[in-house]
Amino acid sequence: MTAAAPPALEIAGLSHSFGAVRALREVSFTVPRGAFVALLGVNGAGKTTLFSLVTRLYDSTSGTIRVAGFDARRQPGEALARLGVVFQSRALDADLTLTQNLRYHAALHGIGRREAAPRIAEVLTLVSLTDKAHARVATLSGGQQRRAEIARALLHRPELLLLDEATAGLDLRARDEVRRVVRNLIATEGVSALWATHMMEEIAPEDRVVVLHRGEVRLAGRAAELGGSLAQGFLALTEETA
Ligand SMILES: Nc1ncnc2c1ncn2[C@@H]1O[C@H](COP(=O)(O)OP(=O)(O)OP(=O)(O)O)[C@@H](O)[C@H]1O
Repeated sequence: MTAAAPPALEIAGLSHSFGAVRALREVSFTVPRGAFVALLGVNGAGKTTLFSLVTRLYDSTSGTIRVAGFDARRQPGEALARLGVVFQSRALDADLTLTQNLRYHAALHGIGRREAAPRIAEVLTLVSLTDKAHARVATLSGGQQRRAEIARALLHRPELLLLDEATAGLDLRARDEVRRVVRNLIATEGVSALWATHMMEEIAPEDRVVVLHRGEVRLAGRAAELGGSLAQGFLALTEETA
């Protein structure tokens, strides 16, 4: 019998400080394979810092991060190859077409020209943007641009998607489209997602939730099981910050 596959992401005892500011304190949680985990926190909770540690932009003060079983510090190449990242800042060039952008990013991942064309077609289908393949990114709507960023993040077939406030600044319909695309990827492609948000309404009952506040995990579990304590607890934390 083979051992069970490791989780998509395992964070244990993770701490990080910026000088005197303790941005994360002993944070531990897991993103199981094929799961959608919402990382819920008000501004300054530590979400972006956590993502920066997972992507190796910063090195943690203490603790461990494993992506699909690979230690982010000791095996960074293996760990990063399994990550797809959609940060708040845009990675696509607005003056180029979607296909030109995706070709460029495929090349950055070492995906050859012959392999790139069918993979670009595949990721565009996954985010429902096939009809925009040759449109300049600047001409796409906000929601389409966000889905285009997700397509870029999927090119190298990551096992885990990190999404930092992926729906920020979008209207309700565009937000729903982005969420639908990510939830669909989990259902059909077996991708896992860590979805950072400060919006309680982005969480579905079947989601797992990790509530981060002032650098600490305050509450974790399935939204349906946490029920009222999640809504009340998060409201109290929001008021504490205000
Ligand atoms: N480069 C930095 N230098 C100093 N302090 C920082 C730096 N980056 C973040 N911090 C501090 O660390 C804490 C966590 O910030 P972080 O940006 O990770 O939170 P966040 O949950 O992502 O919030 P937001 O949604 O506003 O981005 C905050 O107190 C913030 O002021």
